[in-house]
Amino acid sequence: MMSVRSELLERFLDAASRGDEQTLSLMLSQSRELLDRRGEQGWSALMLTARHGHYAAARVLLSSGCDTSVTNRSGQTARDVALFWGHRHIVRLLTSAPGHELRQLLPSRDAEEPDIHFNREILDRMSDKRSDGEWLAARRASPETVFLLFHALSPLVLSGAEEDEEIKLCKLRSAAVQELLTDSRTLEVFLGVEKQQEGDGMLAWFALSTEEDPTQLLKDKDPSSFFLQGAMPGLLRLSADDAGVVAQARSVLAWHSRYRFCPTCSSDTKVEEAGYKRTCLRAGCRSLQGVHNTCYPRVDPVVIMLVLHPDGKQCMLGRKKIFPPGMFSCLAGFVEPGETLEAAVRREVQEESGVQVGPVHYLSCQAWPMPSCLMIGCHCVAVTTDIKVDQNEIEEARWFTRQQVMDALVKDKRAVFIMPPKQAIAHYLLKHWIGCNANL
Ligand SMILES: NC(=O)c1ccc[n+]([C@@H]2O[C@H](COP(=O)([O-])OP(=O)(O)OC[C@H]3O[C@@H](n4cnc5c(N)ncnc54)[C@H](O)[C@@H]3O)[C@@H](O)[C@H]2O)c1
Ligand SMILES: [Mg+2]
Ligand SMILES: [Mg+2]
Ligand SMILES: [Mg+2]
Ligand SMILES: [Zn+2]
Repeated sequence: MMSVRSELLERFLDAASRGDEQTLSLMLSQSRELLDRRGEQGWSALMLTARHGHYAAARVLLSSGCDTSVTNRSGQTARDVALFWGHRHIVRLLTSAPGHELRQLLPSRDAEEPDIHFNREILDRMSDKRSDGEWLAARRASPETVFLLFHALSPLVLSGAEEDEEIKLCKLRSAAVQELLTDSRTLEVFLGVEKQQEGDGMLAWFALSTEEDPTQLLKDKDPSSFFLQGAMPGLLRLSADDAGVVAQARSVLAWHSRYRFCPTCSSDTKVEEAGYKRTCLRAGCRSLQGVHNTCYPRVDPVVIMLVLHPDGKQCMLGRKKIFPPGMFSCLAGFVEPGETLEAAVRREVQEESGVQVGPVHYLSCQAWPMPSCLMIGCHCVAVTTDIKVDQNEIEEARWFTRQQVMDALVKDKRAVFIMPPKQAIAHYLLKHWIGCNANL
């Protein structure tokens, strides 16, 4: 038996083959995700209109923002199909299709991966060593090894930084943390070894955390050290090197604090693989058979997108109630199960602003350890422009001109809004669209 979903798709594709534009429009208004989906034969609706030369039906699909670059199993686009079957009017339509033009509004990617806050990796994670007890014990005992302390997911840092200065992590050595290391309440995560090293030794880093204040078990506590209060804005003030390490450690520790018991059967668990696995202690638990993702730290994918106006001169930004006054940023949302990144971008923009999105283009991503998001940064082009915000998630959303974004970037006195902080990928998406150089 066919599922309701694939039956719906087959009906949609059938309407495309017959050139039935009314049915296409009606079905799209109910379920937009049919637009670019391919049927069992690997053909999308647009390809079928191209195959049979249905001009009006092809236009209905294009005006809904359909993706003209989708290919069938032979690698042909709808335009290729139209060319092959000699439907010249469809070839012309597809060559000048809005999808084609809209796509050109999308800025291309930088040749190099951008060095966004939290993304820098100064450690080689050496995941193969996580189950090597002897090797780990030797690293733990080495006097040079670096230990970072966490309490309630906040790192121990050194005071003294002025308002606009970088905050530094407090890096403890083996001798200082002996008591913590032997205390059974201490949670330990092996983070990796330094990539850039002088000499031939291996400089390992660990994160340690306890429920009670772990500094009580420190030998010679540095009186000027303290635990950072709250994630924001403190974590944004760390140096780029430290921020990358904290992104890793904080996400893993947050997972431990939220997944203490087995998610499958609620029994107790034990920590394994140097902090990268929790194994259920109940013999016979289903999670012990095969590989279960419930046993490993999780990452939540979130799409974050700068929506470009089809005129190419404006972009849409929104603000949540919790934002500082005047700040507007890119829309964002969690990817849902069984969803592609493109579909998540289209759905979230539609939900939050009522705007329909056509082409989507991935630019780059950012680790966002609050507690363990992976921000997937995209540009996309709107095919409708009327904004109707979902008051639950967004307080306001507006189109801003390039000039307005430029004024906000350089904090000009004419600026009509405040940019998201430069450490956020939202800032990078905006800056990349403007095409600014790195000095701004
Ligand atoms: N780095 C940046 O520039 C930047 C910018 C914006 C947002 N963010 C991050 O992205 C995250 C997601 O954005 P959003 O809040 O707009 O998402 P969203 O639009 O999907 O709305 C959030 C709601 O989704 C639901 N939800 C679905 N799956 C969830 C999950 N796995 N975890 C938590 N809630 C889930 C909850 O009801 C939640 O209230 C934010 O929490 C924020 O930390 C980062
Ligand atoms: Mg949302
Ligand atoms: Mg959102
Ligand atoms: Mg959502
Ligand atoms: Zn279990």
